[in-house]
Amino acid sequence: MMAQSSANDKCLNITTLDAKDIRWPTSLGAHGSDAMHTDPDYSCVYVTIHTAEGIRGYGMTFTLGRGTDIVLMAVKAMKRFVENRTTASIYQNFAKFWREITSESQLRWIGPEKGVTHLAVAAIVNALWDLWGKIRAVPVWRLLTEMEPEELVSTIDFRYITDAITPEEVIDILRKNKTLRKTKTEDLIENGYPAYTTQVGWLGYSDDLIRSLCKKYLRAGFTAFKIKVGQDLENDIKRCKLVREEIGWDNKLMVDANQIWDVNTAIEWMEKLKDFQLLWIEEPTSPDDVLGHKKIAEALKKYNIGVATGEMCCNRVLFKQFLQANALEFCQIDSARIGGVNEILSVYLMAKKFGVKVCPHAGGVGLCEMVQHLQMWDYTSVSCSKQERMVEFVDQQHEQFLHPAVINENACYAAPTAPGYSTELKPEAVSMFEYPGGSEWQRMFAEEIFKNE
Ligand SMILES: C[C@H](O)[C@@H](O)CC(=O)C(=O)O
Ligand SMILES: [Mg+2]
Repeated sequence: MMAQSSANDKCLNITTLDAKDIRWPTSLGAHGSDAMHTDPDYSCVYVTIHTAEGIRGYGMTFTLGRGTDIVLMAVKAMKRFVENRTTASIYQNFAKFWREITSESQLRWIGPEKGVTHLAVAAIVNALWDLWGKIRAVPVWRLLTEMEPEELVSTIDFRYITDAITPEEVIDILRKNKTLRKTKTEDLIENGYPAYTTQVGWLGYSDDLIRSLCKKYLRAGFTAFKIKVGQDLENDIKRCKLVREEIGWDNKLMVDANQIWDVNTAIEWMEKLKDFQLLWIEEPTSPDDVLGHKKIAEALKKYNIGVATGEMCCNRVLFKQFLQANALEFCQIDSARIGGVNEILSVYLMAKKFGVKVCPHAGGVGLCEMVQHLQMWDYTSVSCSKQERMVEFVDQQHEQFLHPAVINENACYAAPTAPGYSTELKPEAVSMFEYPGGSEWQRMFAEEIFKNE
């Protein structure tokens, strides 16, 4: 395996950054629905970074319909950090670039490092990693794996986390694991990385649909399943029972409340579900409530139910607190929620230090495509383990991508081979689903399936 340094990279001239609002009408089939997001239209802000040399980087952040236009405005406000500069000026000190874009003296007032501005940073930064992978002609998981520890560290902004982990400690972790890289890489290429599915359990699905989807994913080799809970206790009991009838008791079952409960309600509700042998309760309460999660985790320990959270954890600082407080058992990073790959690397490394398993969130557009790369790097270079770890898989919009995530016959993510971050949409996906002008949206407005508001 040849390690390359950014000083040897081909240097491209970035010309423009273009961003689009793309939405799919998933609410029509209740796909993606949960206790809090009852009518999600899976959407994204889709960024293209153009270079004078013709190579493009694609990136995205995941949104739910309304509000995508607001994130789009934030991306447009940040274009100037990228346009008319060289790729070398970014990659040779990527952490410095990341700090610039997250710390802009006026924009940071409406963050900082959280919410709309951070989603916008994620879309741009993800596009830069796609471009970097293309420059080195490798998929991003290999780009990360093949980096020298010092170069990897140079992409991370350690501000606010040095009390938990330092660059020296990271270099130490990566150096120690270097001998494992080759065998772990070969294993990924041969076997892929384990997945679980939430596709059986969206809250708006009928009982019959849930049963038939359980059968479908069991046939496909899945052994771990997640369903949505939290709106109605009797209904949750009925659905857990139904899913257990279908998947049996040897397979894993997880539940996800998407933040609907207060802390004490979460404990009481989960006590009523304890007999279903649940591996985890996900997002039981506010994503910001570290001590609330800790209280829930302590109360549910005796039932062997772990607490999982992270898909809406706003940045590395909050992740740090969850880890320091021992408030979660499963850390669910999301590839488009915090500030893109650079910040997520720091979360993986802190999770390693605190001995917490990362099981990434991927319920959204493009999230499976992106996060597989990060978890594969974790396997080759950080935790170096698949033990009790798995990546979420939802069967949504993969056909819209040029290089979609692929699940193999063992229900594992196949290791991506195409250079980049698997983020490029097919041109027809853009022309059909750009909002509101795309041909599918125009048809749905004309047929009054949706209002153009
Ligand atoms: C709105 C999204 O579909 C959300 O429900 C996804 C999620 O929580 C998950 O996949 O986990
Ligand atoms: Mg979730």
